[in-house]
Amino acid sequence: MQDRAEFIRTTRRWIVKIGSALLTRDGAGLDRAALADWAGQMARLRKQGIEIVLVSSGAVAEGMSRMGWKQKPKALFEKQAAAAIGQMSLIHAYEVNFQEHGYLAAQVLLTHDDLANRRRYLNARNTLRTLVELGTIPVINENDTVAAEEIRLGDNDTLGALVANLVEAELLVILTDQQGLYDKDPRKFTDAQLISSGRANDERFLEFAGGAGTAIGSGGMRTKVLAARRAATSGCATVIASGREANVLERLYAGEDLGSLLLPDQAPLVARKQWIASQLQSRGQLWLDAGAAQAIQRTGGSLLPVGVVKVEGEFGRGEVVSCMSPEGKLLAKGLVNYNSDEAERIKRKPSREIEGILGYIDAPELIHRDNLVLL
Ligand SMILES: Nc1ncnc2c1ncn2[C@@H]1O[C@H](COP(=O)(O)OP(=O)(O)O)[C@@H](O)[C@H]1O
Ligand SMILES: N[C@@H](CCC(=O)OP(=O)(O)O)C(=O)O
Repeated sequence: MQDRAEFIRTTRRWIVKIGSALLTRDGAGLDRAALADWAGQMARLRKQGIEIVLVSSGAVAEGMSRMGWKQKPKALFEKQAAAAIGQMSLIHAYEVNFQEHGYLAAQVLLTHDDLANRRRYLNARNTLRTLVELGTIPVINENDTVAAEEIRLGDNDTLGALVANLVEAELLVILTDQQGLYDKDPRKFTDAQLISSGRANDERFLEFAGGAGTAIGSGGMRTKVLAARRAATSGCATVIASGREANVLERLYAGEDLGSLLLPDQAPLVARKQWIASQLQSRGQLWLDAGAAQAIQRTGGSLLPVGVVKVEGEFGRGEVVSCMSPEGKLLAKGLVNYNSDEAERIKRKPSREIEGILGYIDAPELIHRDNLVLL
């Protein structure tokens, strides 16, 4: 494997994600001194030519602390209210601190829909790229105040990875309250061993990773490992490291062996496929027979109607659907050429019969291989 310092030198655009538990001292309110310190480090990296996009959590936790709430509220509307209150102090603190180093902060609040709708996705990408080119430091969070429960991303590890895909970053740095990924939860096991580096797609890492360590954090290590996998689809590496380690970002830049470095082991997907892969929700499911599953997995073929045995959900033409194996495993996602009613009518049928059944033919495939992403 390439030497760490050598690899870091090839990176030019970083996403830095700071977690709630770390930023708010487990919910005790914003750690302003630490925040000022990270802002200083990011500004110094920016001066050295590293483009930084920050994904910061902490709105709900800080809102709770400002309201004097001791526990995370159960009701969504209360969490949303807390986010609206906390986001103010969060963004104010970043603005003041970045300005001290001569940088403008730019607030960007995203929802799942902004990334799921292709037009809005492209818009968000252009805006973020422009903000970076203008020399500002974008500060991103989920738009918690408007995101309904069922479409919330919920944890910012996922958001960090989606943003890494969006702006084609080379490195996603996830700062948290542990030194990195251990082979078991270090809060529970004193003999846990730190993983210094590995492949983002190593199956063992998901087994190692447990849930959040505090009531304030969401997702725990599991969402961080999944984020590393997601970031890897656009060729982006991930470092999970402790935000409490002195000068952690600058030391990472110097190539120091801190935290866990999870490297992509696949060629980056082309931009369109990346967008398909980044869809967290799909409109429906196509259940494949064994032959079709093999055709898309082994030979990289398109999905033909003849290989589909069951159609679930309601979807329109051009929407994202999931392809399931006969055993119920999610194999791929893709943009479908026919809507759900049409797919229902042409399933199990050879493509030459499509026109006779529907009265027209758009394409012989249900999903063309250019629009199909294996997972
Ligand atoms: N294998 C593991 N290695 C390290 N931390 C783990 C592991 N499994 C679970 N965790 C927990 O994940 C927590 C960090 O995630 P989380 O609480 O969501 O923080 P954040 O707010 O930074 O995203 C740690 O405090 C730790 O208790
Ligand atoms: N958007 C939420 C962050 C969600 C969250 O807690 O994320 P994480 O940093 O993964 O624990 C907030 O700002 O409170």
